[in-house]
Amino acid sequence: MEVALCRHESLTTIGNGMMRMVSVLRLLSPILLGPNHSVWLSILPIPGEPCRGMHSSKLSSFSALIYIVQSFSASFYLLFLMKPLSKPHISSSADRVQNTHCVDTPSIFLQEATGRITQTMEIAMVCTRVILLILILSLCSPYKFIQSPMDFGPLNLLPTTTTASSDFGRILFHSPSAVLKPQSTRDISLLLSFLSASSLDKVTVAARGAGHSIHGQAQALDGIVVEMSSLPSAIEFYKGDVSYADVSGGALWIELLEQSLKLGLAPRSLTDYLYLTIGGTLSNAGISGQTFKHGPQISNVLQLEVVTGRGEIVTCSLTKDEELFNAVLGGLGQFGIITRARILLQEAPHKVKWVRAFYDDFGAFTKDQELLVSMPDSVDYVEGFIVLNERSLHSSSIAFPANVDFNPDFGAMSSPKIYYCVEFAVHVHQTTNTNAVEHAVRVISGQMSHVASQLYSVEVSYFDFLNRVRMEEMSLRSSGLWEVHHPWLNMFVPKAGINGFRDLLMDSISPDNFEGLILIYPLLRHKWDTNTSVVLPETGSTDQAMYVVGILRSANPNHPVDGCSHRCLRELLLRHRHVADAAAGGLGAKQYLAHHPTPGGWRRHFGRRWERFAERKARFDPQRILGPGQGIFPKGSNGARMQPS
Ligand SMILES: Cc1cc2nc3c(=O)[nH]c(=O)nc-3n(C[C@H](O)[C@H](O)[C@H](O)COP(=O)(O)OP(=O)(O)OC[C@H]3O[C@@H](n4cnc5c(N)ncnc54)[C@H](O)[C@@H]3O)c2cc1C
Repeated sequence: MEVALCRHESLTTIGNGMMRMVSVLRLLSPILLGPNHSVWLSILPIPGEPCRGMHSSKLSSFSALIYIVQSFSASFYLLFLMKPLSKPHISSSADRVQNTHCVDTPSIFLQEATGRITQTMEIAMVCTRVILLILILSLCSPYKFIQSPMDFGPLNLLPTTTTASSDFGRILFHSPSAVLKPQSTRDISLLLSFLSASSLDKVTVAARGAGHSIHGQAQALDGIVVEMSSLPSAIEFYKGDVSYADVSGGALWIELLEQSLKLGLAPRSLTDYLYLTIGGTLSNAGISGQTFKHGPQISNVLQLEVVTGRGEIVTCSLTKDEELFNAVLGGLGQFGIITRARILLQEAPHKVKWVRAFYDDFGAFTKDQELLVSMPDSVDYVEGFIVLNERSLHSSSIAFPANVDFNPDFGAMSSPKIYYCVEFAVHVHQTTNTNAVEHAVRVISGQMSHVASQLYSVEVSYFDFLNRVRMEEMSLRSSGLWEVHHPWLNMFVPKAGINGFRDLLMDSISPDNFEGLILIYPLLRHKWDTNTSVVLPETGSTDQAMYVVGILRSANPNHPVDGCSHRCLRELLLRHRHVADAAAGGLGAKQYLAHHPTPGGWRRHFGRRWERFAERKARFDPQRILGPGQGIFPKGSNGARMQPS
């Protein structure tokens, strides 16, 4: 295994490309050189040799350089030596006799040994050699090294792709050296075992789920990206008092939902958008309108199968290897790669009653949201968003199939007026009496303080409700607005700071030209396990509620009037940074799906939890191989963080 993996690591250097050529030359040398080929073999380096001898040392640039030079000279020397091979075809018998004393004319040996090779056979041999030479040269071309997949032993590392170096944010594009498409957990274990044992300082590994990160979190500059979607996606279900599904870390939540609905089940806690992977959201938290009731997705996992940074395959839970289980949940991909997860399921409702109410007052808006999350027995989902302009009113209605007759005055550019929308949902089970649901919604909304008559409700299938963002995606895709820059900022804000945060936010945006959505909704602290790696705001108060605010901005570089160039993108990112820093400093807010350009920023982000996080890293990924895209534990030059140019 060691040799095979040595070859994998070699993909990152040209010297190792040369190894490929040398391997081919060694392999073909008996045909090219005849019986005394072994003389020439001795001058060729042995492929894989530098790795074998480098357990504790490293593939330093110097040794790589020596190796390249050695390989080049040896290979070319060998190719030049082939010239005399054609001699016998044109030489006289006398020449041949003379040449028998010459040690560097191997085909003479060949001819003498065989003696009876006919002229036709010799021509055939020459042709074969020419073909083989062409083959060798084509294998040696740099183009070939970059373009062709390279199969080295048990793992098949592939050349990088544009997908592996990009994400939804379209802000950073860090190219890895190679991509692994694992066919099993063992493939990932093999890779990480080797890398951690070899102490190769520069090779890092990032698991890539659906690549819906914003700031290159699933990228690995010059490292290896593991495409989690390649893992077999079979889902196993258990239906009982406690129902659950065992699912691959690379599977999408939509796949799990579709399969479980066939059994009348569904995950208890989902994200708004379902084309995200199980491992990707569990590495963050996974939140949505159900979080106030069931907690984030990381609170709804019974067991994980993880490959640690050391390459160990561990099945962990709250009762077995608890430290690893807690570390990985919300662990930003730093401690291990989630290959399987056991996700809690509940009985799926048949439909939902989906309600939206509009507000012109922020205080009334948040008060009603807090009222709704205090009624978990009656309410199943609570979210909300800011209505900044006509466009945001229109785009938020794409998936909501009611005839919304809300035409507010958005004011002038100098004195804009903004509005808010609360949305909540009540599950409708097949056995539920429809009148009872109508009654429940009336009772709930009767306690709310929205703008008079601005409450709308619709009944939709449970699947359509959960998959609502897909409709928005399709609409954005059709107008070319999906694959644009996404300078997003998500913050957890303590309840006491939410008014201050709103002011800070409104000072930093112009409502009239904001493209995108600003989500605001409350979460309840006691639904979060503080032993996991997730970071929440620290407050001295006993307030259970805190808010998540998602500034989900789109910046279209191709817009004919407001096209957002690199400069504009940089400015938006700086503005978000200012909001994030001010909110963290003054209001005790913390970023969700955080991005910090320096390790110091990450330390401040973790606050008093930093030590535990760093200890977990030292324990489960001591070589700092995993999750380089987060920039928390940089190693060598690979850890350098780049800002968009
Ligand atoms: C349109 C859209 C809607 C979204 N809606 C929500 C939402 O409602 N709620 C919410 O909470 N989030 C939401 N997100 C954010 C989303 O949860 C995160 O970006 C998440 O990381 C995306 O998952 P992914 O599979 O794309 O992960 P990736 O972007 O591929 O990876 C994210 C991080 O997790 C690591 N990682 C990936 N897979 C694994 C694994 N198997 N094991 C260990 N580490 C791994 C990566 O290395 C990286 O550090 C949304 C994002 C988008 C683009």
